[in-house]
Amino acid sequence: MAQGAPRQLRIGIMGGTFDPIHHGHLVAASEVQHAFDLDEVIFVPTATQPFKKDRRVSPAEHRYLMTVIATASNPRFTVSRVDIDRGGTTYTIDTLHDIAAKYPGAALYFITGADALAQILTWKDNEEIFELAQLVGVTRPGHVLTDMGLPEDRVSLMEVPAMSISSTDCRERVSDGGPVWYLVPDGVVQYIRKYGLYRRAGRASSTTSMTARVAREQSLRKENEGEPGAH
Ligand SMILES: Nc1ncnc2c1ncn2[C@@H]1O[C@H](COP(=O)(O)OP(=O)(O)OP(=O)(O)O)[C@@H](O)[C@H]1O
Ligand SMILES: O=C(O)c1ccc[n+]([C@@H]2O[C@H](COP(=O)([O-])O)[C@@H](O)[C@H]2O)c1
Repeated sequence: MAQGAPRQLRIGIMGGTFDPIHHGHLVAASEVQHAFDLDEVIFVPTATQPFKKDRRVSPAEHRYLMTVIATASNPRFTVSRVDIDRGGTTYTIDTLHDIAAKYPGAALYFITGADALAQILTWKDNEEIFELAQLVGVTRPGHVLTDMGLPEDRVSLMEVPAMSISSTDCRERVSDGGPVWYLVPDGVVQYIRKYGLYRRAGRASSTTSMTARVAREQSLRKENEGEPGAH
């Protein structure tokens, strides 16, 4: 029996600073994967995002590892180092060229939130971006999702469950000693804690202050028992 032509591979690409990756990113990618029947969604952490050059951004390796941790349990999710390894300013046109070279003949779907989509006409070589990939813009609380001024046949808009989460808010919460549980995956909460990311200088994490307190109490106890305490 004659076999039909093999189905064209469909690859989703979710570029982001991911400082840190949160459930807004993951829900957006999962919804688009399902709706477009994507074989894979590749998360691509940036090196230097062109519009975030004057911001303090965590080292790329931390952002990469948090992205790996957050996506590890989903068999359709992978993480690419193309932007980090190319280094310098991350332009999406370069990301698309690199991914296209790795998946010749695949249909590419670049996933963006409404905020990023609204800026896309200011991105480098944006006309070529639309040639290389279908753009999938997803809803994001606080932003209007529109394809006005964009090539209709190359942009799809999609409503996804509203996740009022931003990396900025996650960083501020950690810096203020607040929780990020359930805003980011558990492994990412633990990674942030382990490496002391986003902590305001001078603010010890609760683990550190607890350890210091226990050490102080042990030292006092030893002194009371006549042993020289460790200082
Ligand atoms: N809550 C969300 N819902 C839908 N899309 C989102 C959400 N958060 C981020 N995105 C999209 O994910 C991509 C990467 O976003 P990014 O890593 O900059 O996160 P961010 O939360 O916007 O970060 P920051 O607050 O540091 O600017 C962008 O296309 C962005 O629009
Ligand atoms: O190519 C550009 O000119 C360009 C300008 C701004 C943002 N981008 C890309 O948009 C994606 C989302 O960026 P961000 O900062 O919202 O995480 C990420 O992959 C960036 O490299 C790309």
